[in-house]
Amino acid sequence: MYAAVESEVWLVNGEKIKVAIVGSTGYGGVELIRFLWGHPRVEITSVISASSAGSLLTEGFPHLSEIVVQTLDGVDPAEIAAKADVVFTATPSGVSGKLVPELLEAGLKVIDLSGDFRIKDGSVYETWYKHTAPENGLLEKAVYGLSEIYDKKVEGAGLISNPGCYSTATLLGLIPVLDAGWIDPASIIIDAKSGVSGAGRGTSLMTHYAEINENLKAYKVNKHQHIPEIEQTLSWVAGKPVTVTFTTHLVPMTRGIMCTTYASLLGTYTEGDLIELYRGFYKGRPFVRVREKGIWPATKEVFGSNYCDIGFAADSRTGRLTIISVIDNIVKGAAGQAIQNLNLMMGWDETTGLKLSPVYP
Ligand SMILES: NC(=O)C1=CN([C@@H]2O[C@H](COP(=O)(O)OP(=O)(O)OC[C@H]3O[C@@H](n4cnc5c(N)ncnc54)[C@H](OP(=O)(O)O)[C@@H]3O)[C@@H](O)[C@H]2O)C=CC1
Ligand SMILES: CC(=O)N[C@@H](CCC(=O)OP(=O)(O)O)C(=O)O
Repeated sequence: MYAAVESEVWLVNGEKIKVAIVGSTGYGGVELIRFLWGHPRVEITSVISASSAGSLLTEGFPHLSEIVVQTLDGVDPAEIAAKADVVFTATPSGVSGKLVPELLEAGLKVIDLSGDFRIKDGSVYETWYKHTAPENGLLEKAVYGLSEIYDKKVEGAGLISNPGCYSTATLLGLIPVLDAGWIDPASIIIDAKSGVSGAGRGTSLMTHYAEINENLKAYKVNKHQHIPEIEQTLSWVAGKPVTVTFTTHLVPMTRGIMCTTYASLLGTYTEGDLIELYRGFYKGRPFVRVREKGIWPATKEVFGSNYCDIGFAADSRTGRLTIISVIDNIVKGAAGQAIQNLNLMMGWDETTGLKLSPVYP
């Protein structure tokens, strides 16, 4: 519908923008390629690897043979700037913090998928991530790209810090009810579960098949690096400091995050009230879908898509609210939201290149 109008404008106005991807051999990078291939306003001009420069991306990813024909470029900011206007850094935390300043210096716009620019207070970042923080000016400059909430700040930004996967699911589920003042901010408990692709493509004992198959593990309890990110955003929304209890679990599935969040209600609100509140809050935001009463979302219902689906249960017996929010960690939790942010940054329709239905079953 919008696509016809948009593409006409685009054809009249000029060329596609050129994008480069650092970390193109990782799960986030490969997912960026999958979506950007179908994006009408973007051309991928450089795929970059620190360890495999000079070889073909398709040697490791034969399924992309029709899509990427270039050899992998090395990590050279001046060379990237000569080939591209915008660069996605799908690189580990600690790596992005050092590389992004050089890419900005070279004149590129940057969308960073790591945690390095999400936390505004450098000392808080250093406590949770155990890396040296990027210099404070850049932390201030980076726009926290939770697309549905900070879209106006993302528009025209030069550096976007893409949110964490767990943070995205948790925050989209909690912000409307916290913003409305319907819950006690001191009562928030988040029970979060992720598929193993959330840990990236590298192998480890944690994600080894025999260790995770037919198994369910809690990890980083009270120590997860998304805790300060979630607390920072909830504090902005509440206008006062908010702390949360947050427990992550690894589930034997490839993709998907489910966050089950509990909070005490400050009044008598029905599920109907909550559905009305959330549908109003996310009106016109196509990637957030609010379920009908008594229907809770499942990870399969967003698999491979940029949707965040949300459902509720309000318990009049305990006075507690349960919010269930699901996303695909590599799409809405990483590459999809990064492209949504590119669209917002450029002033395009936020769904451009992202209108894919979930893969089901
Ligand atoms: N997986 C997920 O669900 C999510 C991931 N993220 C974040 O996105 C980022 C990418 O994650 P993901 O793709 O899963 O991770 P992967 O481990 O799958 O990939 C990371 C990539 O970074 C590249 N890399 C490593 N070191 C360097 C370096 N020094 N310079 C340049 N490139 C380097 C590696 O490629 P090569 O050696 O070829 O250069 C690798 O392909 C991380 O910060 C992660 O925390 C965020 C949300 C969700
Ligand atoms: C399953 C799994 O291991 N998931 C990762 C989340 C990845 C992520 O989003 O981490 P950043 O904040 O570094 O971007 C984790 O829990 O650390």
